[in-house]
Amino acid sequence: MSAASTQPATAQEHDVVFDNIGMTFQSATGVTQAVANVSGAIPEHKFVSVIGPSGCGKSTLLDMVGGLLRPTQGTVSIDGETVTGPRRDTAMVFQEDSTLHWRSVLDNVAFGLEVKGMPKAERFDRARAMIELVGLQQFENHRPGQLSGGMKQRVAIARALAMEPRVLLMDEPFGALDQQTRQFVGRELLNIWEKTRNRVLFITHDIQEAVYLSDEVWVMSARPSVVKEVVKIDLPRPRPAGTHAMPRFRELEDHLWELVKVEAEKTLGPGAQSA
Ligand SMILES: Nc1ncnc2c1ncn2[C@@H]1O[C@H](COP(=O)(O)OP(=O)(O)OP(=O)(O)O)[C@@H](O)[C@H]1O
Repeated sequence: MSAASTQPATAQEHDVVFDNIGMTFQSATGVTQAVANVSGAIPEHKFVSVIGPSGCGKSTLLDMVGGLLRPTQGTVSIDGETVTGPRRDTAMVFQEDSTLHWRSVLDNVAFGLEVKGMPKAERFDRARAMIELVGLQQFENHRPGQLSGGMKQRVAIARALAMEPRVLLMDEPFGALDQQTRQFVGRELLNIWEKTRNRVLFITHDIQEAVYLSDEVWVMSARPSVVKEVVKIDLPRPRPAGTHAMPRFRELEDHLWELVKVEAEKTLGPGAQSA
């Protein structure tokens, strides 16, 4: 596999840097070492996906970058600053519907800007631009209850992008969507990202999705997890819909399946299919 390297890129000042981080949870039910020793970096303008067996620590890794969890070992830094809590230049999108049901789409997308104290006219201008970017301009006065699951996720993405984050963290953002909607919103995310090019850390169980979207896919081992391999996705950009049919796409997908299968079998036993 010529495009694969075994470790993430060497850290630069403007990267998101993982310096030997680990996370051990202590709870009433015992001690769980979720993440062991992860080092590496998300370089500027790069889209990195993380895959690995269920329960290996993918969300834990993302929460440490988002400042929701403090590593019990090592540090995460963004642009040279250690992450000690949620940051204004970092936005998160989760699998669950996080829209505010009593607010219109416009008010949802403008919410973070309102909290930041941006004047009304300015925040609505920016929110409308983001709503257009995700193709919901006909729905800005609708409430989330009037939207489909895919549309609600597009609202969540627009809200995150409105903050102009330097780092976008996405934890299975399309996990609750049907396959067709998932592919549609994925393509849309890629179109938007081509314009913004912020650093993205994207957690997914879907290997095809990871290959299609990413510059690098990090494969995590079974718990306590380390980055087992970094696979560079050397497919040209932009990536039109037919990208999935390219022989190189299939090759990368097969390679990732093999890597994940070995780790899933350690967790679930032989024959495991879960990513
Ligand atoms: N707050 C917590 N307290 C104790 N253990 C936790 C806590 N959060 C996560 N864990 C444990 O840490 C491990 C990693 O969990 P995490 O949610 O990061 O995995 P994941 O790879 O994202 O899982 P999945 O793919 O199933 O969503 C699991 O064994 C989980 O039970």
